[in-house]
Amino acid sequence: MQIFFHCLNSHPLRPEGPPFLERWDAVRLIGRGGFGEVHEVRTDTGVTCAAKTLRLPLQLGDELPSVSTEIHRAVESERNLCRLRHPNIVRFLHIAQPEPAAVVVFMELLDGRTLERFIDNKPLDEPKIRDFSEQICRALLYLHSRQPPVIHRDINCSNMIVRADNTRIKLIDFGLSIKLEQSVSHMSASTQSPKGTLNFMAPELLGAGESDSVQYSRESDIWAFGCSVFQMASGARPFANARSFLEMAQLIDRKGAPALPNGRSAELRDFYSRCTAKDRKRRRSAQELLGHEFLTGGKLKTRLLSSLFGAGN
Ligand SMILES: Nc1ncnc2c1ncn2[C@@H]1O[C@H](COP(=O)(O)OP(=O)(O)OP(=O)(O)O)[C@@H](O)[C@H]1O
Repeated sequence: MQIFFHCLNSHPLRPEGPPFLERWDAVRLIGRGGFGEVHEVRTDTGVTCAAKTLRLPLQLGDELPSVSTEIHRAVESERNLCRLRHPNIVRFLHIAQPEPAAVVVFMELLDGRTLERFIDNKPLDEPKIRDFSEQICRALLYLHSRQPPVIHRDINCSNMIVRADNTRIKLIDFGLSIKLEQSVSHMSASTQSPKGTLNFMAPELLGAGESDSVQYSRESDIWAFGCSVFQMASGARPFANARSFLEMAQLIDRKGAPALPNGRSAELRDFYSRCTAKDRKRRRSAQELLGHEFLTGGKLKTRLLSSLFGAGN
């Protein structure tokens, strides 16, 4: 079995501490992303979990010790992720920095597939959209009402995993790569262009000029969630043909978020429009969305039907 990383752990093992003493071994490769790969790993304390390795791109002229310090600072500021406990959020176990420009995020190992693959270019039916939307809204409410609020920064259908039984959905990934890359690009004095999944980026992020620092917010998470609702309802990513920030910004400026396909209910259309208001101040919060009739009405209907016809008995 391949030795994956070796990291001398200075803390004795604590319930909240790292899931290893010194090392962990890769059991299998789960998948590759833009910045690295995710493995199933087994640690020297017998824990089986998922480990996402992020390798940060270094620029010519970067000084390794300063880069390492910047990354360390960014990692420290993200440690609060390990305190999150929610049924619709992957459990983060530990974040390590085994090499100056490499970070490993240890997480609960999930059995399932991404929402992107679950959708597989085919629209979902409305009860399923309702069910998944409600679960994601609950996760967002939990994150956004923490002190300080936790902003996901990279909500999209590839960053949600549908459990193998197709009932539970969980948010993964938390834009950590965005935060880490920003810390490095800030070092190399390159421009602070927004990072993340282009099709799901809120208009205020696309509009940020070179001198503005990019502000991810609760509202930009809600816009991205609205884009995921679009993908569930249509089968395709929004703005599927857009190739650049400028093109996206122009499209949204002219027409706003793309219309849902015909045949979708008025409640779903209204719900989607509340998530994707161009003006971020007019977007609904996760709390408000949970009270929207698209989510609450469906439940009433189901309850009414089961009381009339005894469904589920
Ligand atoms: N905790 C986990 N348990 C099981 N599988 C996971 C877990 N986290 C991620 N994965 C899977 O690993 C694969 C690669 O994930 P990764 O986040 O690297 O991809 P990505 O979203 O394309 O990456 P990036 O956002 O860095 O560009 C995906 O198929 C994802 O579903």
